[in-house]
Amino acid sequence: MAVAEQQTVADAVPATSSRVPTVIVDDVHIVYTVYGAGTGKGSATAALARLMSRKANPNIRRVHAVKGVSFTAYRGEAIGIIGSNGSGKSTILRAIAGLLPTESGKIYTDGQPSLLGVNAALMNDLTGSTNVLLGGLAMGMSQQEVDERYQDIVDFSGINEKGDFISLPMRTYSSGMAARLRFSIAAAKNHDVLMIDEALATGDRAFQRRSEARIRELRKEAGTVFLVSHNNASIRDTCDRVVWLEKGELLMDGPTDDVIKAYEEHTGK
Ligand SMILES: Nc1ncnc2c1ncn2[C@@H]1O[C@H](COP(=O)(O)OP(=O)(O)OP(=O)(O)O)[C@@H](O)[C@H]1O
Repeated sequence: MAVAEQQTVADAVPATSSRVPTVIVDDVHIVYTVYGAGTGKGSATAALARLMSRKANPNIRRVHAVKGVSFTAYRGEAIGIIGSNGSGKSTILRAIAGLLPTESGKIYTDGQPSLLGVNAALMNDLTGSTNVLLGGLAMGMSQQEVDERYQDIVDFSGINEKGDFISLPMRTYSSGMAARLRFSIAAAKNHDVLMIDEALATGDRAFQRRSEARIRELRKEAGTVFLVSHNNASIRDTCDRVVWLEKGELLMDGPTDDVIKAYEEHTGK
């Protein structure tokens, strides 16, 4: 696997263009290498013999998750990424965030894209309050900025609507509450490129509405937002453009209504 190719947009585009590109994905292939993919049976001697042999190891499998995908995202766009399970949506976002290397092809980004996933790293044993502070600092906010926005973050998350939960350890939160707090922390900052992976699916309808409104604000503040979701209504409400991936390939890239319509015809919904 090649070393991650993370370059700035300025490397790829002359500064004279009128629309400002924030992410360029150029013919990207991503391959996962899975170790221990075999049956796990056999003696230690047999395992050693396999290690010493020059033959391809049957316990190592390669999963070609993204196959030659290209697109350019511009400032002010909110782009939905759709596709059936396992089509490569999360993989391409992780690569844009610089968390996964490309096998071939290049990704150019403007600044450091922030990936907000359902699994974004907060510390389960620490309280919600401490996680707000740590999450804010991890995103590059100063302690003063976090203090100033603390109440807004907690209010936005709705964590305290049913009692003082923010002072309890995160392990006591339901998965929906934890996802809401993660989204609220990430959305408190203005990002050049914010990528949201399924965060909206976990909140209740009132929280989804607040999140959709915040995504629209983030776009106005000149950033680019990517939203991975299986919820076509959320994508319709927030995105003006949609990229449709299927089996790792880009099937369609265009205005939201056109792509969602084709997708719904394809999935029979
Ligand atoms: N860590 C990993 N190791 C090996 N293969 C992986 C890994 N993560 C994902 N894959 C494989 O890569 C392919 C794309 O997975 P990915 O998670 O990007 O899909 P997705 O479109 O986000 O799916 P979903 O809608 O179910 O979240 C799948 O075939 C999956 O099995």
